[in-house]
Amino acid sequence: MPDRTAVLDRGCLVVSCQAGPGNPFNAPGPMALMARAALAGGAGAIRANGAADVAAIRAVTDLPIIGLNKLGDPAGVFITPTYESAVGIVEAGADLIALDATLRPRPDGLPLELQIKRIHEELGVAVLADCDSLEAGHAARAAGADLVATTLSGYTADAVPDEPDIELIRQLVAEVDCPVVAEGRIRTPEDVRAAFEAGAYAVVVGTAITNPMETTARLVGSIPRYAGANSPRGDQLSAPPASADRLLER
Ligand SMILES: CC(=O)N[C@H](C=O)[C@@H](O)[C@H](O)[C@H](O)COP(=O)(O)O
Repeated sequence: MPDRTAVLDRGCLVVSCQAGPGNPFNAPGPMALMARAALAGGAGAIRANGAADVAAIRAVTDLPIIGLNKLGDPAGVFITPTYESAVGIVEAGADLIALDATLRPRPDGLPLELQIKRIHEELGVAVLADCDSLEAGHAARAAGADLVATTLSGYTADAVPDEPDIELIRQLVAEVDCPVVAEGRIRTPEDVRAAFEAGAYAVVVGTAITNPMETTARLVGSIPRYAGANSPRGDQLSAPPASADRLLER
């Protein structure tokens, strides 16, 4: 199996520049500005969603872009769920493709292995498998993934935890023979250090850097009169949090 992982530097911070519906930054221009700010701050790569955002970010940097395409039902497999959904992302300039590698049923009913094989052979880029468990990490590697990530840990169960899943990073590093990328709810320098100490090859941070709406909501939520009014789901927020609405009304 050829080593395609060299495209991403070991030990780098990857900044995820994504804004979902309802987020005022949901447009390619603002995402390219976010990427420029992240790169000026020392990010080694960018993670971005959709061909338009990837193209806008490609226009401002030569550094690696991990591209993905969120499509379909957010409650199911929706990060680059099919081979076809990856094509435009690579054409837009992505160097790697991130895709959902959970063990849930895939929307096209085709095996993950086939999707990865086609991305390798027809698009010529590496695949980062977004996993939610050790079992999914093993399966993704067996299916040909070049790197595995903890991206979806906590998002396939009922309640999303508050902390990053450092234990899953440790387990994947111990058992899966490819680079392990730490991703999901990493917010502080301590989190970043813990992820690298657990053996992460690279660390991805999104919400804490590129989602001012979430950061605001989190801080507003710490004010006793607004406590409990927010849903800390980062760029998954489909509308401004209740507390932000209330602040706007004032
Ligand atoms: C679960 C899911 O859909 N994760 C997405 C994957 O692309 C993004 O919404 C996250 O922002 C990204 O993984 C970075 O994580 P965090 O924003 O927690 O730093």
